[in-house]
Amino acid sequence: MTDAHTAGPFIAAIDQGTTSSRCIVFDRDGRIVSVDQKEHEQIFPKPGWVEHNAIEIWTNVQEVVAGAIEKAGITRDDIKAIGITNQRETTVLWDKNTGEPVHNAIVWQDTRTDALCRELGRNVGQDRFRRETGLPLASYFAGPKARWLLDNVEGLKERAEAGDILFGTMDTWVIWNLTGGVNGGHHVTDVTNASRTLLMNLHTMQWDEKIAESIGVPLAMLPEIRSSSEVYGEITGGKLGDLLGGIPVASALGDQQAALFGQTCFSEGETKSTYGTGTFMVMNTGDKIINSYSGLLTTVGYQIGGQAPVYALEGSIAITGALVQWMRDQMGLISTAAEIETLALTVEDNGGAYFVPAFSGLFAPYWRSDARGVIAGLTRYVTKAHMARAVLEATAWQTREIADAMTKDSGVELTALKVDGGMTANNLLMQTLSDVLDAPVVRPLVAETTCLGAAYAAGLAVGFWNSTDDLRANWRRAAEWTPRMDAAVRDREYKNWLKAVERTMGWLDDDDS
Ligand SMILES: Nc1ncnc2c1ncn2[C@@H]1O[C@H](COP(=O)(O)OP(=O)(O)O)[C@@H](O)[C@H]1O
Ligand SMILES: O=P(O)(O)OC[C@H](O)CO
Repeated sequence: MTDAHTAGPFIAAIDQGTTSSRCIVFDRDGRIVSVDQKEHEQIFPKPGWVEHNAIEIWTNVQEVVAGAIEKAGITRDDIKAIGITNQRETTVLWDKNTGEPVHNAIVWQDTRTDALCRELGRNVGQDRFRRETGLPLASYFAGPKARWLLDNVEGLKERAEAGDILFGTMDTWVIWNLTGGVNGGHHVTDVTNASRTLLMNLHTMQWDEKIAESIGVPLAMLPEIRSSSEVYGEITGGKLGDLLGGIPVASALGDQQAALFGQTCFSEGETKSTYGTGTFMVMNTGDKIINSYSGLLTTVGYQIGGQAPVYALEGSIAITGALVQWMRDQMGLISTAAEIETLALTVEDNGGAYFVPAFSGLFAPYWRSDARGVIAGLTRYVTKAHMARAVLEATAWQTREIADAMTKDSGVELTALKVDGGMTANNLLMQTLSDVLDAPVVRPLVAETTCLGAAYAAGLAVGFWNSTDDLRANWRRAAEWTPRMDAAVRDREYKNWLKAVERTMGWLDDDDS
């Protein structure tokens, strides 16, 4: 409920994430007024495949928006704009005449396009994709997922060629539905989401015709690419039409870029790392497109209206919080995510065990789709508590590898890391992270920086906030962890971690699909 400290008006933000959709209402100081959240089903049809039901997601989005508005005790007139942030790369194709998805959405972690990517690499060459799109050719990205759907859903290619099928990442799907769906919904995406498709040229900020043709995705299916902070349309569609009709839909940012924005990393060199299902470290590189030689991605950080785009370097880790979920749901070793910390604290160390969760291959800095998960160093001494330690350490060491790559590519030493996301509730993990990075780790007061970034970008678009300086003034430190680990221990543990990583590689053969 609102109180004297949170007087309106407000901005709402939707975060359509990998595990859940949530809506948060913020006040002008960037404080949370209300939150509503709902998990959706994770569908695993085969090893390495991960799908979501896009209709379930749209239903949940409507419910959480209505829920957050109700919990805040406010009405349409109190909300000045709504922003969207989303899990990136997850791909849905739908019929523009019926609004029906043609298949479940293929999630970013899904590896079914490995073989297709290898084939594209042989035919077109890796370098061309890196040069034009900033990305390595990998199953992570959206373009090959769209091509897989066109090849595997009967009759789809013909329907796409006839102009009846629309492509979207989850920002596009949600905005199209929010702004009217089959009754004139806006088919748009923003530069940050488009930069994750392998289809957008980083230099022109437009779809690259030749690359789209080589991947086999018709341009007619693709949404219009817009900035991250502008009015795309108004809420008119679905159940929300009655509740919030007329509210401007005024931002879209991939969730990791939204977190960069929410952490107010507006200056070149500023870096944040978000700990959710996966972990994503992003550094603002200003107007520079830095080509990575160390396995990072070159991507778009954000673009505010007609201003020049701001670029970024990103280290993407596929599995961090998802490993905790796996320990809970698949292994049954804990009953809540938070229990991983309680269990880990019952022992002093990892007992010699190292867990490399290469469940979707290895992302940055390796980009090895042939890798699979490994637990190394097992002896009869190892207990489930040591495993819990190894699970948390896996997140910390994966971050360390990305931080090293970032320093190499940018020349900028990491002096402190701003963190956010669900896993930052884990104090042991945050201390371990500071220990392995040998740098302070800082968490802001509003840990929901992803939603906050989307709210900020929407608020800027409608004049709710005037400038990024207004936003910086809202950032407040809540907690900080400083390194305590002995350097010799750190070096030994890092060496062991790297040996374990080595053992994940080459598990899949070239002809494994
Ligand atoms: N106390 C905790 N310790 C470790 N991991 C946690 C904790 N709480 C949540 N998580 C993990 O964080 C993830 C959820 O974080 P969130 O930021 O909501 O993710 P996403 O945005 O990817 O859906 C889950 O994978 C969960 O396992
Ligand atoms: O939903 P999250 O927070 O796990 O983020 C997913 C990323 O956007 C994938 O690139």
